[in-house]
Amino acid sequence: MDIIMENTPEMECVDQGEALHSDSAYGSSAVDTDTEDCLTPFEITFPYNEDLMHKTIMVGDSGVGKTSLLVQYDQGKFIPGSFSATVGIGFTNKVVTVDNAKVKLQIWDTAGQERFRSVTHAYYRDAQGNLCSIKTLPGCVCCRMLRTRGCVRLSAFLSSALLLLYDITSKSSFDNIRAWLTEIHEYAQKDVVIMLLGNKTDMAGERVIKREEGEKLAKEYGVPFMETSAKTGVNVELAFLAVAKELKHRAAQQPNEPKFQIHDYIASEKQKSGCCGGYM
Ligand SMILES: Nc1nc2c(ncn2[C@@H]2O[C@H](COP(=O)(O)OP(=O)(O)OP(=O)(O)O)[C@@H](O)[C@H]2O)c(=O)[nH]1
Repeated sequence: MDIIMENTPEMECVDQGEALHSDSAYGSSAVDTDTEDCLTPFEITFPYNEDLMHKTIMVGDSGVGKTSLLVQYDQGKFIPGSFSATVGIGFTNKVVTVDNAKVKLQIWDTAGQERFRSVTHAYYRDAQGNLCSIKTLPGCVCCRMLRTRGCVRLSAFLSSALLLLYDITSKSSFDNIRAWLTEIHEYAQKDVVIMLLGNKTDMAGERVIKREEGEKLAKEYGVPFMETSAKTGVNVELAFLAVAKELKHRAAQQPNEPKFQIHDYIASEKQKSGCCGGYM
């Protein structure tokens, strides 16, 4: 990855004339040259760069099923009671095809136990650095991976994700979601894609958190929501696909391309499958 080392004052925010040259690899783009501020996200257009690695972190209380969900997604299997509590942190690389583009997810399984929390915090913070090697300026970045010149706002392409899980049979894991969200807002980058997942839907007889409660909480925080089962695989693939689509759309913008609406996407996929549970 390229690292831009220089920090010349004129690079701070945007030298608009430099922002996108017609001789750049991807041609010119409509840029408001009167704007003094950084380019706002999506004022420029750029293709998706398949070299990007999107960090996706699984968080939630111990025992909600983070490891099981990842294993189900990665290997398509569930081994009941097979996992001891995760110690520390580990990752799995996955490639998801979205609109013919390869979206690379690096999915981190974290330990839900309180005593490992400081480790998890460090990974929230690190998530943004993984996308491209950047020279950060106040509120802006310069990034050659996007093949643009000049700076764009950080939020234009800093796309990483957090999957926040609770267990529908555990009230405490649900009650702790607010604390998790507070923590996420404190430690994670602002534009992280967050999805709330109510896991273990196969355990219907032991359910203590209604689907509607999950939906309501997700709505309150403006995050997409679905219910999953790491055991049966229900919605597991869809959860990661929806995240990959959102990440891709945040990291690239084609002319005339409508903004991807993750909530609508989840709802429509839900309708298609005619399945049960729990989308916003
Ligand atoms: N029935 C059922 N059991 C599940 C499901 N997901 C996980 N489990 C079980 O719940 C227990 C905890 O699952 P883990 O995947 O280890 O949970 P975790 O969130 O990774 O836990 P920590 O590593 O401690 O943070 C295990 O016994 C799993 O087999 C599910 O969807 N359905």
